[in-house]
Amino acid sequence: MKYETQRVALPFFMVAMALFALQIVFGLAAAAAYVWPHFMSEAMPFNITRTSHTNLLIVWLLIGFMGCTYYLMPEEAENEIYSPNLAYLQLAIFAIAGAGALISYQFGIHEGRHYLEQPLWSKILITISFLMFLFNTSLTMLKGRKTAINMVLMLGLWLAAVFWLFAFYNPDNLALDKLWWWWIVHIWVEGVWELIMASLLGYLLIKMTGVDREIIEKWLYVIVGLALFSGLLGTGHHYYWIGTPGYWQPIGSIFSTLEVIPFFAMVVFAFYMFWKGNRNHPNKAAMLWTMGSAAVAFFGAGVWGFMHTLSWINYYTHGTQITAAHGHLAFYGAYVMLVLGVITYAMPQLRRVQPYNQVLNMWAFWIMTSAMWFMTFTLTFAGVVQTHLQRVLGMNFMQIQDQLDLFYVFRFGTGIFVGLAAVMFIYAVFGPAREQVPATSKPLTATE
Ligand code: HEM
Ligand code: HEM
Ligand SMILES: [Fe+2]
Repeated sequence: MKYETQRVALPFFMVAMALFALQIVFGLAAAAAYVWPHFMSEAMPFNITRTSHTNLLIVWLLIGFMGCTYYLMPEEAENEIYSPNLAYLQLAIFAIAGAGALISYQFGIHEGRHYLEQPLWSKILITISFLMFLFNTSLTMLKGRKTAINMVLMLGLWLAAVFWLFAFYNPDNLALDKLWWWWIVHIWVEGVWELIMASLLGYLLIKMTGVDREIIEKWLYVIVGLALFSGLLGTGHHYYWIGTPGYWQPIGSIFSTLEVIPFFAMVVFAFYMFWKGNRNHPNKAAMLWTMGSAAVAFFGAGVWGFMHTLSWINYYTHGTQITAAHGHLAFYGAYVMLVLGVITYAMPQLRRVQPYNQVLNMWAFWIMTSAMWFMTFTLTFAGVVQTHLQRVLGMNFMQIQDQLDLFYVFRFGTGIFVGLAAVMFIYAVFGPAREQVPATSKPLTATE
């Protein structure tokens, strides 16, 4: 660790991991309700567990992104964080807003519109905290060195904040409500968050492969261009059936198909740099998460996204378990794995030790990733059966659910393995540092 204020990232990583664990607990509760329909139906109905699960996901990923930003910004900008105290205050406000929303949900208080259920006061606190974060990190960058990595990262974060503002606009007309709703839900994950993903990926690759910054930067600009070009009009793939004009069908189909390209470019980028660079970095676990993220994001977002993105296919699959399969693998690959990768990379340096507990960390990688894949296959099969029975044969939704029982049991089972792997991961990074890399490995230096 070269800069003292990189340490600001630590509490962000800790809070993020605590909320990640909680997200999985709620996921398991929601999955249990699919297997035993009366599971906690009085104490905590399905809509509440589901809302808590998806909200926690977004909140911990955002806190994770903030931690990643505070960690890399001093190194990239060659400048200490403008105000560490502002960072801690901002984290506290964000955590209070998130926890407050979570508690409200348990009492049935929410604003509807999934992902944006937070009560108004919570949305306002989230906005204030995020602006404090942007102020703090932007100033650090502006007073220091500007690189492609930190500029693309800040652009992604600023745009995320801009699009978040649409959360405050809630028209009564349902079609209009949905139209703007997707400007947050879609444009975040398939547009501006991709900039965050690409820059974090670029940062990890520069640090761990030793490939020249110029080469990484060129790739970064291409990926950013492709993501914004395809992602904005790609929103059209959510406009097929909500009462918007018919031209959205070709626009949505074409541009969302193009959305596969930046994800493909990112996986090629990662593997190309991996082969080109030296493969001796001692933090093998961080390298594994990095490559894994690029690969799984390509499958989850690119392949599983493309599967149902053309309007004449989506006509049948819309809102089925196929969507849930895609949602899980895409979020996991693109964002969860990458944040876990940065944490794995950063923690030994934050704790000033050599990379440690790598075997356990890599076991967590394999178990969690296999389980998420298995869950994706399970939900995909469930979705295919559901699409056929419901959309082709015209059977009733509830009748079909009984036929999907086996898939739901499997999904619950895979969820337990994801939970187990999460515990292993958290223990590996925050627990006692046992095993060290062999003495023959290259020692870590400050810039790594
Ligand atoms: C990391 C990137 C991505 C993430 C995290 C993601 C996540 C999601 C999630 C959570 C949903 C469900 C939204 C809801 O109804 O509540 C969804 C829907 C959808 N996604 Fe993605 N996605 C990503 C990229 C893509 C890409 C690249 C494509 C196309 C190639 C795509 C195609 C779709 C389609 C067509 C739907 C609507 C499904 C339906 O009609 O039910 N996604 N995505
Ligand atoms: C890190 C891993 C996970 C991520 C990124 C994740 C993400 C998501 C997302 C994006 C949705 C909304 C899907 C949609 O709107 O189509 C969702 C819903 C859900 N998740 Fe997860 N999840 C994860 C882990 C789990 C686990 C371990 C379980 C438990 C088995 C689980 C069970 C569920 C259930 C039951 C739903 C509701 C699906 C529905 O409404 O039909 N998730 N999750
Ligand atoms: Fe989308």
